[in-house]
Amino acid sequence: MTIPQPTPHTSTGVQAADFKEFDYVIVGGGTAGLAIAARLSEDPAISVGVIEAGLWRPKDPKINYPAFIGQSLMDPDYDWCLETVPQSHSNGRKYAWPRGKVLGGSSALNFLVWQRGYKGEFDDLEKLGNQGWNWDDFSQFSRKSSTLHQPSTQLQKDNFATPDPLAHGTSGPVQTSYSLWYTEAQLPWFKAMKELGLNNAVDGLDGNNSGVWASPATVDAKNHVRSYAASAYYSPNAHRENLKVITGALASKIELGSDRDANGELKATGVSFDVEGQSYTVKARKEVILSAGTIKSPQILELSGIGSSDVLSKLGIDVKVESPGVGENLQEHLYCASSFKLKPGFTTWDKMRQSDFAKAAMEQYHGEGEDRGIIASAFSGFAYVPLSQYMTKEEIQGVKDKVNQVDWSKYSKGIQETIKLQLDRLEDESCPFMEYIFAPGFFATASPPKDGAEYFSILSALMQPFSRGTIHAQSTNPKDDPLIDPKYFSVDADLDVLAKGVNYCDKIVSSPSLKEIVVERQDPNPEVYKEEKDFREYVKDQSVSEYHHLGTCSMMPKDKDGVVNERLKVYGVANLRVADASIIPFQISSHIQAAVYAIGEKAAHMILEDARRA
Ligand SMILES: Cc1cc2nc3c(=O)[nH]c(=O)nc-3n(C[C@H](O)[C@H](O)[C@H](O)COP(=O)(O)OP(=O)(O)OC[C@H]3O[C@@H](n4cnc5c(N)ncnc54)[C@H](O)[C@@H]3O)c2cc1C
Repeated sequence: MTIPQPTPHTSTGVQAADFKEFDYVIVGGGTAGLAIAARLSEDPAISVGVIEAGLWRPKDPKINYPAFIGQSLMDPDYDWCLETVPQSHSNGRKYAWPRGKVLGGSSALNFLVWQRGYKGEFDDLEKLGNQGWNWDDFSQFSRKSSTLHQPSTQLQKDNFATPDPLAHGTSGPVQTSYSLWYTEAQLPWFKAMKELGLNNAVDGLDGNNSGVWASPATVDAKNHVRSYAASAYYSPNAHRENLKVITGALASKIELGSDRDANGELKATGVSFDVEGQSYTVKARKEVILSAGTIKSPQILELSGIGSSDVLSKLGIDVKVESPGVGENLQEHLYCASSFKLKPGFTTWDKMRQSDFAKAAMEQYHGEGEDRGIIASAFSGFAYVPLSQYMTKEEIQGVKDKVNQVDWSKYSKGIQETIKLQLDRLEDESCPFMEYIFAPGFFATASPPKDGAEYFSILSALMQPFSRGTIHAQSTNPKDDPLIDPKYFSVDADLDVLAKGVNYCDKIVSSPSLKEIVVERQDPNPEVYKEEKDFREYVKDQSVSEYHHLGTCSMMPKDKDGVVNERLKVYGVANLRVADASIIPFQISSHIQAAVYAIGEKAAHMILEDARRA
């Protein structure tokens, strides 16, 4: 299909020479960063400067059109195009780690899924020592960030779009809605999951996400385009005199003064950044907020002298604040796709490979009326299950045993506590360990789809990984990417949980409702992948990042090697906060953008509250 051409690069018009001093300087104009910038600049007396490495692309179809998800991945015009080091437990494979390098950050590239997770996971934040962080608090900020467009058609309701209005925001900037287009194969999938004993969770966003349900997406129902940080939080406020966003600017380090206050803390005075090879420094009168994401926030801290002396001394960086947790505790959801060929007569996203169909779909999308067809559609079928859905008691005990056999004494006190909290989740039947995404098309990675065939895929995703990895700077040059080592499957129990979860897809597809519409499993190839040990190999070779990296600037008490406290303040620096996905100390059973927007909203709230108290 011919993709309409993107508009030329667009900057916000702010020049480096004019970007000199603000009350608050935010590093990273992404998901959390723009939410904070918009909220702080609601007060015209507060000035806010945002430094963003990518460009502003407000009318770009690759970002805006829902069905074009994935088309900007690993394209340097949009993406940092990162990858992991070879993963020894995945047969030495490197994993691609796309990450938004554009105004709006990863919210401009993501797959639009809008979910929140299980309430017990948010209450665990408080159990870890982060006072004031729990489900009630989180859901309040999540509602503040978003507005749900209620489903209006019978087709939506038939496809399980039955939200509880009280669970959703009604006046927040991020617009969410349910798909208006569904493949005919989705309903049989829902039914099959119910045949296997799963409940229909009426609205998976109310904190009880176990079961099968339809998810909304970040698609603005008014104009059928992606709603993301740049369109929701920046564009409507771009006219504000007190908000300046500089694009194409790479932040290199946080400038720290040399004096310590009565608490022994340093003060951030500003941020150095680079535009087209020229270096500049912007001053921060009040605070610096680091929102560069899970990969770049720890790197920038390290380049500024905040981190573990072991890491910094190898790079020849002076240690200004010893903070051993920086870049540690990295966690990621991994998923593996299984694709099933459908009997003739179904319409799925696969049809978009046929030029006549794609042309007609584009005409419908650009037409008038509420339903803009397949191009306006997004993922909507989800099931979240506890381990008992597909593992016996003995097998679950095996998971516990394997986790307990790891020598956790090598890890920080905080990481040890997060592992304990995760082990407790095994006892909680309401806490999902596996996510099944219904994908209306071919998504497997091992072989290409066959011409003219229609498929659906089940993406099985590991929700509560026990493996912990690291991200650290590997040179003093801010242009060099940090070294990403998620140490996937270093805890073998993760491989068991995911491999058995993928294997369970056969059971799903053998349920009466699906059995009659499926021709065959294409991937994992049934000739090769038959037994449990085969599925372990499939997972090692074909698992993919779900792009939900977090944990590298974990919010935990200082004596647990946290990097920030519950006010998101960096230990050892009086006026520096981190607010992005990196502060979340453990995985949640969800896609995480809603959590990150809520972090942005809460960070702005706390910054203003602290300023009033000062
Ligand atoms: C491909 C993909 C698909 C995903 N799908 C979903 C989904 O469907 N649903 C969901 O809930 N979540 C999804 N996620 C995850 C979610 O989008 C991210 O977790 C979230 O957006 C991260 O927000 P953040 O604020 O932490 O970082 P980001 O939004 O990535 O923002 C960081 C910003 O900082 C900028 N930056 C970094 N370093 C510098 C520097 N040195 N100088 C200046 N600027 C810098 C970056 O360019 C970026 O704009 C997906 C993510 C990806 C990448």
